Amino acid sequence: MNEKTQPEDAVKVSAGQFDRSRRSLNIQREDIAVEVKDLNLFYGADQALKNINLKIPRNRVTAFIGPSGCGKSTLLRCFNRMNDLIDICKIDGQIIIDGQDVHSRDVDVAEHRRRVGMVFQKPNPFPKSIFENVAYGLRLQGVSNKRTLAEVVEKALRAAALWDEVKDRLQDNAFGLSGGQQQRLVIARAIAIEPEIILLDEPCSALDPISTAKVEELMIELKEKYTIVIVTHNMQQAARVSDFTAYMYLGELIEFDDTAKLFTNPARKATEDYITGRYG
Ligand SMILES: Nc1ncnc2c1ncn2[C@@H]1O[C@H](COP(=O)(O)OP(=O)(O)OP(=O)(O)O)[C@@H](O)[C@H]1O
Repeated sequence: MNEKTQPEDAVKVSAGQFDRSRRSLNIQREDIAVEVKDLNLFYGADQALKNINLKIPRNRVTAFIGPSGCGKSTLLRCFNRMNDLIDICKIDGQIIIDGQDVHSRDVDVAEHRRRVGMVFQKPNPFPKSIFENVAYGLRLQGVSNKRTLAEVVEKALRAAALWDEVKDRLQDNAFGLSGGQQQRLVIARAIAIEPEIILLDEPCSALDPISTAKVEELMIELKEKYTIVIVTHNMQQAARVSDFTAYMYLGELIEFDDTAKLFTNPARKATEDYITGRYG
């Protein structure tokens, strides 16, 4: 385990609890999609993220888990600079994507958000047709060629496993879709502008079990092309879909490891207590 991802003072447990075998996360530099270095984040006087160091592997699903308020969404939002919208939010440290700190002055935020797409808890389609929802980002980029738009919309809807359900109703309003379909539509909208990274903030919490299963399946398919980072309250979901899991508590990264290892043989007592339900 990289020392930086495992601050030894993160949780107060006795030394003996660290004796279990740890497996090193040996990620090659070119396989890192996001590198978080010494990240501290404050909302006014309250510190929400404390010295986070983390390397998110490319083309994998990484899950952030931990109790409510531990900072999962805050960390996720840093990756596409959504916290910029919060006046009292102050950040120090670095988040490096493609060799560049995302908070550097040179970063074009709109272009950065194209590369790092985000899907929220509640599906948020625009009050437009299914087609126009998916074409939206391309139109913003100035694409108006009908054939190009049609091709990209179909490709994105297929990638989001929604095409067969909507191909005969592309001009219908997106609000007529079910919640699960809307969430896949929003994912198609994100995919249409070819991001590198897709951030999902509790994407299934408003969905029924069948829709949840479809979105989970989709995540596993999408990692072929994209790096996926998901915040979830649902530990079974993290175990089902993610390759790597980060356990956070009170703004600290307690443990980061491959998912099978973290769920079966966590290095930290605090992680074990949380995943076995002994927390709190
Ligand atoms: N806009 C904000 N202004 C002030 N404080 C905030 C803001 N957003 C989050 N916080 C605080 O930051 C801390 C981390 O919140 P965050 O939403 O990141 O946690 P979380 O782990 O995602 O929680 P949950 O699982 O409940 O969504 C909490 O104490 C929260 O109250």
